[in-house]
Amino acid sequence: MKTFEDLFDELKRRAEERPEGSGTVAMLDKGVHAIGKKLVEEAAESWMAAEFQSREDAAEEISQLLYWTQVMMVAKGLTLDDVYKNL
Ligand SMILES: N=c1c2ncn([C@@H]3O[C@H](COP(=O)(O)OP(=O)(O)OP(=O)(O)O)[C@@H](O)[C@H]3O)c2ncn1[C@@H]1O[C@H](COP(=O)(O)O)[C@@H](O)[C@H]1O
Repeated sequence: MKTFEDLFDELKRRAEERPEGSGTVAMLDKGVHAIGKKLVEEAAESWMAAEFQSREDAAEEISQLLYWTQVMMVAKGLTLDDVYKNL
């Protein structure tokens, strides 16, 4: 099973290697404004799923929220330690 750290490593590699067809690369090229809109959208969907849908739906939406959080981190050049030191 993929962990938060595994996904972050994968997304950093996508940003470096820029493989054809990567949705992550396409969104990194669009920039922080576009990524921010997806981040907020998935936050709202996570909230709605948690309040009105199943546990499985909530877990899926939250996984997408984690993905978009990481895309934003990569876009800003933030490391996991940059974030973890604030926890
Ligand atoms: N974990 C994810 C992931 N979670 C969410 N998403 C994106 O977030 C979007 C959210 O889906 P929604 O259902 O909310 O939205 P949608 O209406 O279907 O899609 P949109 O029209 O809004 O884009 C998805 O369409 C994906 O583009 C993800 N995109 C990629 N990954 C993983 O990231 C890695 C790199 O992916 P690529 O860069 O695409 O190779 C791979 O391991 C992928 O599995």
